Amino acid sequence: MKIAVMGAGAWGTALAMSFARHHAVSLWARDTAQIESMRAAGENQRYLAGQPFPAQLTLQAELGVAVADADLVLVVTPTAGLRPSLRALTTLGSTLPVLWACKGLEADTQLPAHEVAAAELPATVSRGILTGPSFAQEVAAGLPAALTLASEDAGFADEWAAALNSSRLRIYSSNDIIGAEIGGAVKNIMAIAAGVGDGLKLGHNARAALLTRGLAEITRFGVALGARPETFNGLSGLGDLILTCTGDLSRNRKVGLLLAEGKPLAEIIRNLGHVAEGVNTARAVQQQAERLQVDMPITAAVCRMLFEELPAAEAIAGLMGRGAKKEAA
Ligand SMILES: NC(=O)C1=CN([C@@H]2O[C@H](COP(=O)(O)OP(=O)(O)OC[C@H]3O[C@@H](n4cnc5c(N)ncnc54)[C@H](O)[C@@H]3O)[C@@H](O)[C@H]2O)C=CC1
Ligand SMILES: O=C(CO)COP(=O)(O)O
Repeated sequence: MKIAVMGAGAWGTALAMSFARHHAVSLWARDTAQIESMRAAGENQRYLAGQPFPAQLTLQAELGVAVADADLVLVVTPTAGLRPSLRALTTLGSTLPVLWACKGLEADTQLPAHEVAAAELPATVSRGILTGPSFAQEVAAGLPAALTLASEDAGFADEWAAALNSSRLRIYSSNDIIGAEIGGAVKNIMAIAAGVGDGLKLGHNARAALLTRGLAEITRFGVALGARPETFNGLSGLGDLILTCTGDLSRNRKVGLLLAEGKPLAEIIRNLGHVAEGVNTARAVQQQAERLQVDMPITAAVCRMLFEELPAAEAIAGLMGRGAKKEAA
């Protein structure tokens, strides 16, 4: 199998390195200078330092060459780069199957990735998402992980899950693409909240409460958009929520830890060096939740900390100060 990977950030690089153990992989970046510096260093020093490339990995500055004889394109840009990447493929006349790996809602349209893809790809192009609990550094190092490959086309999901599955990267298929996308997108908002809670030293009880009520909030939102509730108990939902809320490799969790220290958002983003999708997605999810009339108190609190400079302790006090309610609701 030949795979073209678009986007050489931490996750595009890690997936390219992992798949290069079993497939011919071409890693493309839009920045030619980055390709040259990766070639010279034999690793991605900017986004994934200390992880030497396997010999089988090819670096490619020309998108047309990267996809020329590929069997699959994997788009691994942030959500903001998904539409231009798909448009670039369509402009090239590519009809290759596409998987994306971004975890967010598009900021301007509040659309999940498969709806962006529906607007940009010819209807005949097979497509889906690869998502689930997976820190780039661990996947690049060859440590075991499990992912979900979801597509509206169950046959496509089964076929590509089988083709990409390996002993280090176990891949499960699903046909609930909206559930898989919402789990991956909204857990980033919960990870910001978890970082705030841990930064304020609120304790293990508070973190368990946040994860549980966060999962309820994610599920309510996803089901309102047409997802199946059981998807949120899987890798793309609960699995990724646990990882990102508790793992210190998470950039979104880090945003929360720094908000708890009172750092301004602009400074946090400037120093992060990577995307933290939960920031843009928090606003997009809040807008969608208002439209759908879904109650999302944790998302609302995160938005107030991010965009209204509400101090972290006050945001927590606001969440805890609400009246009692039924747990199932
Ligand atoms: N880092 C991780 O552990 C994981 C990340 N993800 C998701 O993967 C996506 C990418 O994340 P990272 O690679 O970690 O981000 P990153 O911040 O490490 O790198 C982003 C890369 O995308 C490139 N990029 C941005 N817009 C582009 C465009 N229009 N065309 C081509 N390249 C473009 C940037 O130049 C940069 O190289 C995000 O949605 C993230 O949530 C998913 C699973 C794990
Ligand atoms: O999605 C991820 C792990 O599954 C990575 O999370 P962060 O973007 O918060 O680092």
